[in-house]
Amino acid sequence: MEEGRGHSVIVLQVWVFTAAAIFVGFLLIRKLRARIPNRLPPGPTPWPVVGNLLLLGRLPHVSFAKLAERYGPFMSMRLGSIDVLIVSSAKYAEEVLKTNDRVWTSRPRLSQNELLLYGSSNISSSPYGHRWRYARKIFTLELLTSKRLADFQESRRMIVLRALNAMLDECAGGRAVRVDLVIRKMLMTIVIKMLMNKGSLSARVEAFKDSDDFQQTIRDMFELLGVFNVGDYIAWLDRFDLQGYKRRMRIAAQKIDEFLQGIIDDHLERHKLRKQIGDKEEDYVQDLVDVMLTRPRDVDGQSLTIEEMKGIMEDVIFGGTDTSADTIEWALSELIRNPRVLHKALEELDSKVGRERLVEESDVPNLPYLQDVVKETFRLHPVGPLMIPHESTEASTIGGYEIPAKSRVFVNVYAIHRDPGRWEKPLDFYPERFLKQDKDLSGNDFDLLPFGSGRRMCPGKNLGLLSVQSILAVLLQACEWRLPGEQRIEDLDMSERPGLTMARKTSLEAVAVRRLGKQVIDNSGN
Ligand code: HEM
Repeated sequence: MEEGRGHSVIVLQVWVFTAAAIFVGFLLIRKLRARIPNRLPPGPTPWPVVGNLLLLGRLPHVSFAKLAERYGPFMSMRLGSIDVLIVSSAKYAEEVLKTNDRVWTSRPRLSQNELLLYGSSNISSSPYGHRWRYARKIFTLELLTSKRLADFQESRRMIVLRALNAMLDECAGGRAVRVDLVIRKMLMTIVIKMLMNKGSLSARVEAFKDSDDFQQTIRDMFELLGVFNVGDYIAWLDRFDLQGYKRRMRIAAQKIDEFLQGIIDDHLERHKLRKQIGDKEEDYVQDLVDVMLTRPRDVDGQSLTIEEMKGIMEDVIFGGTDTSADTIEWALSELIRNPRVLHKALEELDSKVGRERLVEESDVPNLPYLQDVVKETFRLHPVGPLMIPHESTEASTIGGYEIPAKSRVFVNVYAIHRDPGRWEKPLDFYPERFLKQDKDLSGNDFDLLPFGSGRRMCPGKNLGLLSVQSILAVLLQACEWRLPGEQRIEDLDMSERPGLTMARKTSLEAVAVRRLGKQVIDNSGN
């Protein structure tokens, strides 16, 4: 009996001890877990092999924005075998692009960068390192300087005037034009002029530049630069090229290379001829290719390789055309849909510039309402809705999460620009909001980032902004815009199509009716 009771006491003691040990262990683990941050932020559970790839819809920025409503403004996803982070708030954008800017300055390896952009030899896709720093320095300090932008001001004006006159002639009699084609052609002519000021010596280059094949190649390049190639996320599928993207990339790359090489050969030939005849051409405005080819080696012996030069020419062509063209098309669409805003913009133009002369680039600083219309367009329709993906060069901690090196981040500018916590009635097109909330576009306000922020911020911002504001001003002042046939403004489709830049799904078609006298426009060319 005594022995039995002794046994029960021992069993009880073991139970109590075990329970106490489990309890203490639980408390310890809880405490430890509180101290050790989670490795990655929350996100949808990935499937084997594909991860969360199937959650990406036609417009990845919209899919990410919807998922962020559930998982929060800092979310992780697995695309194939790659962990990606999605930032959907100004607070986390600041953490990545400012607080941890040094860590998040690289770019991931993607097939389009390898195949279309000379193995990432251009600025926008180059990984972080001394070649990127070098090329970017030349781009900002020697190529796109304020002086050079001023040198090409007259050329820009003539190109815009010519396109405006052609469009007005085409619309005479009430015919509608595809506004996107008009603006794209205008901007392409401007950037080609900056690369090839004297035109080409080679008939082949000239013919290709003006051909439909060139337009098609450029359109293909834009589409291909923006695609999600499955092989970049599921490595073993890469060799099968299931979507056929890589095959198309190789074809487009070969055509564009012939064109760019043609421009370079042309310049070299011209420089040789000039040397032979000892021509100084003092009044000649050097184009960007002249500057790259004739700049002396740096003191440390560095210079741009031919591949890097061609990469930079691609940066100018792709950065300088669709980004601005899409923004202008969105702005015009919003203004047609919002007669109140259009009326105010026209009132400003009439009172500050009048109707006796065509508006000029130098008028833009005196047109604050027009500037706010452009800001509001960038807010609702950022043409780089996910910017360009950044990659981390080392491990970092963001929001308490430990993010390993070589992680990829998409900053969802589209979601940030529509965040109801930051913007009142975020879906309304209301430029007056900037009277209350002053925002600049230099990457200091993290709720408005159309050009990005930090070390990778767009180096073509000044040219982009100048083009958008001045061309929009001309199109508004010189033309009254009408929708064709019976189309009502409520019927204007404002949906987006996928691609490198976020363009309208359906092109804006409209009739441009003269608002200024023919004489006024013609005299502007003198
Ligand atoms: C409305 C006009 C434009 C918009 C909205 C725009 C927007 C952007 C955005 C969002 C980025 C990515 C920033 C990042 O990843 O952090 C970018 C990068 C870049 N843009 Fe633009 N851009 C415009 C015009 C231009 C122009 C005119 C050029 C050149 C002529 C240009 C050249 C570049 C280059 C080279 C980069 C890559 C920078 C780097 O990776 O270091 N952009 N742009």
